[in-house]
Amino acid sequence: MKNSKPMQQERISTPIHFGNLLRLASRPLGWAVATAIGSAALSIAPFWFIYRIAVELFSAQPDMAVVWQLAWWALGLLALRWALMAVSHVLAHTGAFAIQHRLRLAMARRLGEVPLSFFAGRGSGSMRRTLTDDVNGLEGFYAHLLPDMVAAAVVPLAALALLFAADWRLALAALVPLPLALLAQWWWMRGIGGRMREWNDLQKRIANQVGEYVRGVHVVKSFGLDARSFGELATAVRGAVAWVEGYAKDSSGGWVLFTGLLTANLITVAPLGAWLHAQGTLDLPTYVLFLLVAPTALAPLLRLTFALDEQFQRAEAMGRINEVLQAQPSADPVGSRIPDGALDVDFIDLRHRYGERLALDGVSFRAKAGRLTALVGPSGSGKSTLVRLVARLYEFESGSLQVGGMDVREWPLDALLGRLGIVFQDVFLFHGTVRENLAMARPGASDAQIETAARAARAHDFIMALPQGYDTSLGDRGAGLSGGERQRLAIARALLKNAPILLLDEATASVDAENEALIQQALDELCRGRTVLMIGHRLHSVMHADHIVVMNGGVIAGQGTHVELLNSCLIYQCLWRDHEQSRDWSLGESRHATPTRESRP
Ligand SMILES: Nc1ncnc2c1ncn2[C@@H]1O[C@H](COP(=O)(O)OP(=O)(O)OP(=O)(O)O)[C@@H](O)[C@H]1O
Repeated sequence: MKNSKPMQQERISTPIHFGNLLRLASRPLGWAVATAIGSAALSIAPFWFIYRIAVELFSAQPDMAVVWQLAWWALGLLALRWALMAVSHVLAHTGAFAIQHRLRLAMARRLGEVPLSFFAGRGSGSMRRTLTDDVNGLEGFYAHLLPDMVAAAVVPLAALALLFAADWRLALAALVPLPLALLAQWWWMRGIGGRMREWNDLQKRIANQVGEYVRGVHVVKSFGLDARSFGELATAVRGAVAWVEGYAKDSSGGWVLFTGLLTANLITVAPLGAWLHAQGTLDLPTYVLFLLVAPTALAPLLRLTFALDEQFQRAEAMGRINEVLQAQPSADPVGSRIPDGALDVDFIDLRHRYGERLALDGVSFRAKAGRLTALVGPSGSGKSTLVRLVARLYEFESGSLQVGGMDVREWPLDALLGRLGIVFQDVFLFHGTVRENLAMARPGASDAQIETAARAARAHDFIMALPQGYDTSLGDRGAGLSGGERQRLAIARALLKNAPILLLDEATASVDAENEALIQQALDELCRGRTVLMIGHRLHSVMHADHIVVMNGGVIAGQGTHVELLNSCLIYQCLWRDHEQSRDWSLGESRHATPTRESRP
């Protein structure tokens, strides 16, 4: 298994099922099955030698040399059986992990290609569960069930062949409980498919709710609540408990009957064998052979049944994995001529819906190359949607969105994203050092380039104050950094990427005055010479923009410069008035309060 295999090779023909996945690790799994067959067959062989020993010992003149020879054979074959079993175990696990590895890479690749709308309506918990638990669950099939199935087929066949060769009457008697056991199993397992689906839905709900609970644990705590009182989670857990109780109650009768019958063929074999022996038609060694082998003949079926129970859950998991692998990626045309040089961004009669909700309704404007275009408007007016559509996070419904004169749907996605620098409010930082987090914007960037970008983003000083400077590990999502510091890292990344178009969600609202000033300096540095589309939450930071687009309810309410809009656009006048009032209010407040780090200008 080579972990370094490039991602583009991780194409897997879909839909996947347990059979075609075998091809991903055919060699180790093929050998695992072969050695499992050998091991299963050898589990019966020692009984043959014990039988031969019994024949020898019950003869008129037992030859102890022959007895010892047979005993050594029995022991040798037993040792070989265990060795083959160990080899099979290792190979089956190797194959199973190779399949999981390939599947995860293929899924990760596909998730990177699908539009964000794929994730809408799917909780992050359930997506995580598919990538981790569902894929983990497949291991059980290849590493355990496959060898178990082999044993379940080979052991009874080998045992029955031996028994029929020894005495067909007793062999038939050993089979009597089998049809009854199968009948009990059918009774016990009826409707199991529906039940397992119910169980999986419950698990999915619990996973989603646990995810939500963990994300919102600080809020839950602030209300003095705990997991038991976290509504949906508590309901889902209670549902799971009720499911387990119901399942145990309904299935226990059939289960006991099935397991009892499968291991109970001595009930028929022992008395019949004793009677045949008394009649003089069955010798003692053969009787001993039946007493030893008959109980083991059907036992592997029991293990298989346990495993099949889990298989229902795996089949459900396979469905969810297929859903990811078969998700429709954003269309990526080939052979288009990619525009270069200065890139205008044109929105032409653009409409977009989230499900039923119309978010943009015929929006047209141009964000000119090398200029700063600001988007303002009340909350929910469609500003973020416009920016997300440029990055093709969603597919729009109609109209056109052009970058450099070419519709974004004509752009190869990689090429388009390569020309976009993105600084959103929710800065994504991963586990890793500061340096690694910055270098993701330009893989292979030198230390000097990283430091230059960090200096320009006014991030160098706080980075150097961290315990290991650029080599300090950032915790989950950059835990330990303030909102303003995370913002400046995002700006440093964008500087390092040096993309001609910048999508910016102004996010200074939640930071203190000192951070705000630093972020503003960093942004000025970043915006220079680029096509900037910026969502402005506070008007004083966008009033000097080259062009301002005022959004309201998914349509444009006005566009122009600050002065033009003040004279012509009612919504802008209202926004400006509110903004001025809130500034007066906050200045008034600050006159009465001692300034703190968190005080706003
Ligand atoms: N992922 C989504 N699923 C469904 N509806 C959405 C989604 N994102 C946004 N919307 C809806 O689309 C409309 C426009 O939202 P958008 O986020 O673009 O507004 P906005 O102007 O950026 O708001 P804000 O300033 O509060 O961020 C709103 O009605 C919003 O509720």
